[in-house]
Amino acid sequence: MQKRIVVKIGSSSLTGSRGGLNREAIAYFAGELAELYRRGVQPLLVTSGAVAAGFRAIGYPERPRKLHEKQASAAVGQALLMRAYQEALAGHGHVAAQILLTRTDFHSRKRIGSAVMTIEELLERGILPIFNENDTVSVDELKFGDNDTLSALVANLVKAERLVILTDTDGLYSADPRQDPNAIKYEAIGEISDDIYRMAGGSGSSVGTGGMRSKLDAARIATRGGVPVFVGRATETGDLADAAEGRGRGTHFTTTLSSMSVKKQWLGYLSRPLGALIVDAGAKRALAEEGRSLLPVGITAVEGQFHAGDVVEVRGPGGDVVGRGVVNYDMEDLQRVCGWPGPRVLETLNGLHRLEAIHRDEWISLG
Ligand SMILES: Nc1ncnc2c1ncn2[C@@H]1O[C@H](COP(=O)(O)OP(=O)(O)O)[C@@H](O)[C@H]1O
Ligand SMILES: N[C@@H](CCC(=O)OP(=O)(O)O)C(=O)O
Repeated sequence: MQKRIVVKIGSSSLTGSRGGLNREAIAYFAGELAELYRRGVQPLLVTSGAVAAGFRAIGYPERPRKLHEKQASAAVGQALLMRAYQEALAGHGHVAAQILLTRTDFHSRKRIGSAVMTIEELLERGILPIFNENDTVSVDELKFGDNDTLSALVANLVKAERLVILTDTDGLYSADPRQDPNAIKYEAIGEISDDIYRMAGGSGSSVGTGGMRSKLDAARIATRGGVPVFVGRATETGDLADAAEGRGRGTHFTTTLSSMSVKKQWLGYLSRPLGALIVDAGAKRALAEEGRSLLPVGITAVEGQFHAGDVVEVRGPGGDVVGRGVVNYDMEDLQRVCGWPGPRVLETLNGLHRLEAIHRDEWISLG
């Protein structure tokens, strides 16, 4: 499999401060993406800019703040954005495909599995997948809030070599460099600690959304899935290729973790737990340290409404999150047998397929 590089380009790099789509920027990035192909790399693009590209065409004097106005602008702007990319890439002999996603797509293992199949087919045929959030249907509490998060989820899904997040600043500084000229730039970061988070503010441009904080969120998601991240600016020819190889002028977020299966990613970071199981110290140790499954005998309490096959959260005696897993019992049955030894569970619940409340293979530790 060729090296895959996910490139995220923010609104601040694609539009002027008055909001129109910067066609020169699109042409530049199309050339940089073509260079990645020439170097034998398979790029995937997550692009912002739909809202920024569309709001003037729809008649708003400045970037709207109301959700439905942003969504209307994106509905117009997305078409402008894709047309601009397709025309620019055609000049380099490449074809682009549009993939619009919302967070709820990632909650469904079936839907995201289908998206992965489509992405793999596009990559197989040398097509450039261009992702954006499906702004028209994503409502406030469901929005990624920014494409930084979306780019990290995509990078993990396709097991990218690296995630390159391009913005209008050359990396993470000790404070927003627009506000603090004495801010110091960080070249490389291992652990994204609370201290690091405290340095990151919101968007600095009139068209951006996520700011640096969302880029740290994205870096945390991607590195946790085994994908290193580069955050910086690309303005000169070759900048993107350098960034893709981890040499760019920006901040490099490193990771020692290996890539995670789509199933584990979904289980750990994309699913929505419908309930919680509180376990005793022995069961916590079995799950967190001994690589074993969770048996009803170790469960002290059951919360929420769920059915066999749903995802539940597991918490220790002190309320600490131990992990998540697919539960094999309906809530009512588990509430009835929690704390019971295996033989008593088996003789009480007829036709039980498996004794484990959560099997090891359907578990991810998060503690
Ligand atoms: N600690 C920081 N280091 C660097 N930039 C920061 C920091 N805190 C806030 N920012 C701001 O984040 C902006 C980049 O985020 P954003 O405006 O959302 O751009 P984009 O549209 O590329 O996502 C920078 O221009 C800067 O003003
Ligand atoms: N879907 C939105 C994404 C907004 C967004 O994340 O913007 P940014 O913080 O500039 O990457 C758009 O295309 O405008």
